[in-house]
Amino acid sequence: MKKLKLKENMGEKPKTKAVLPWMRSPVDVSLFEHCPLHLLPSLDPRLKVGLENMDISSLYPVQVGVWQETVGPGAFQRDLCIQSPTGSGKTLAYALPIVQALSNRAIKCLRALVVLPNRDLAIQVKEVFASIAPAVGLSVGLAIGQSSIADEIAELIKRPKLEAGICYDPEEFSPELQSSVDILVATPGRLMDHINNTKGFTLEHLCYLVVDETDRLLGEAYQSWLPTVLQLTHSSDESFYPHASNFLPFSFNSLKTRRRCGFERGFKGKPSPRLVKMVVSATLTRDPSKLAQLDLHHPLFLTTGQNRYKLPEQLESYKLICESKLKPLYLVALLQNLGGEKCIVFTSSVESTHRLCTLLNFFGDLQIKIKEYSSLQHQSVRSKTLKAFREGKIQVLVSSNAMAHGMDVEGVRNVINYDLPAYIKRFIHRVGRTARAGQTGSCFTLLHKDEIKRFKKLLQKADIQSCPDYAIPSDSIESLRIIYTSALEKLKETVEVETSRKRKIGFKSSKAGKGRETNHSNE
Ligand SMILES: Nc1ncnc2c1ncn2[C@@H]1O[C@H](COP(=O)(O)OP(=O)(O)OP(=O)(O)O)[C@@H](O)[C@H]1O
Repeated sequence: MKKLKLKENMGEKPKTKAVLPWMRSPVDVSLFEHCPLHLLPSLDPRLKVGLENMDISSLYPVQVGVWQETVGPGAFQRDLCIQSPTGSGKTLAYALPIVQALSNRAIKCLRALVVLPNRDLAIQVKEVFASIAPAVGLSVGLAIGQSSIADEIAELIKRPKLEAGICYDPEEFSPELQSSVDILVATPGRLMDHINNTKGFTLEHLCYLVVDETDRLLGEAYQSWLPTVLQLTHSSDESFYPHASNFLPFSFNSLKTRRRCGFERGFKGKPSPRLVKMVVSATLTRDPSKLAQLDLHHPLFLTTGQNRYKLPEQLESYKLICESKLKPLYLVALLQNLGGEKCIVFTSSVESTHRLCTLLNFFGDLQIKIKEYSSLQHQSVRSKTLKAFREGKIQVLVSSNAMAHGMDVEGVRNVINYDLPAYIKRFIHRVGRTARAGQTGSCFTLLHKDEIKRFKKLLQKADIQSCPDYAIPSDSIESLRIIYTSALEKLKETVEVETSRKRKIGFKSSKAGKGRETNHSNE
């Protein structure tokens, strides 16, 4: 195999010491060059055409690095932990090798599972697979609870056609159910629904497991989806995983999807190949106990550069210092300066997202379409808002953390931290919604002067020593004061109406004996 060209700056020692031994000697993917498709070793010509149809003419460094360890000489022999900055192309980095590896499969069954923490992210990743997989005859499914479970099952499981006119005795004849998909992109909750309840849904042939946005997925148990998946894909030799039964859901014993010992996935008589795992994040956890949950096999750490936290190269960061009570005015003045460019405004909670968005919409003649996006909203509302934002019908999205991780929206030129994020990880994910795929972008953080020190410390963690001030002329602020006063009044009235409506609903539902499920998350 032709050796891919490396950049010059090799040999520096990592700045932060990783606890786990395998994390101390990573592959630095920033040392790889972009690789034009015609030079990429072993690329299936059908996939080359598929990529070109997506306007992709070369692979990004992280994609080249992963290719080396999968289709290239690494040959999927080790599990991969992939950390590279937001917008650097991690999705295609794992999707392309998986699709290529499955391109010669003879029998259709579920071979690759990609798990993501929420529906919008899963839809986004499914689209990436769906744009390359059909070129080599593979089908991709989605299990996210967007449609009814019956519709989802119909998409995922194929029932053989029975001959008309023949009466089948259900006691004697149980038709062989088959997977309709080779690759499944799922959220943990719906995945568990299928594992526990869907006839014919099996992980026994699974070859690839991708855990994307790993930190988020490992941070919450999500019905023990991970130990369940690992158990179902292990050989039935209990000595591999002696304590599994301690954390598996009680329904597990009734499952029929346990891998049969001595059977290769779909092919009798061969030893079971190992399940390959790929673990992906822009800010991968270093916590050994969290990573241990993944039960990794000789993990190989692929990362970018020396620093654990890295911002996109083309990102410009500014700070905007103002009095707390004048923050909305500064935000409006900033949005006016940005002239209707696509922008995401991040707040610290779902409640402040709602309040801020409502307030901004009371600034009558801004000529900017502004909407909120948060987990307080119904999924269908969120998806509609996201679609309109992607299409440019909405210019500004006010969001809590729901938009911060993984979302890829073309043309987002600016990110505004209306509230200072508490952690560097959150900062990295938020600002990473812009300056993606080599594009330029700006981020602005609104700060009260008491927050400056904390902000500096936060940036130092990502090796950023300075962040210039962004100045808003005082007359721009003054000219907004009158409309701000009236917008505040309208906001107060709206909040009162909403609070009394909520109280009434709460009263009715508690009378009916079913309290509404409230969402206390800060998403
Ligand atoms: N080789 C490529 N050539 C051109 N564009 C690409 C290439 N690879 C990926 N992209 C584009 O780059 C953008 C970012 O990719 P992706 O969403 O995979 O980034 P990411 O690293 O997963 O980011 P995050 O950490 O925020 O999830 C997408 O719009 C994608 O279409």
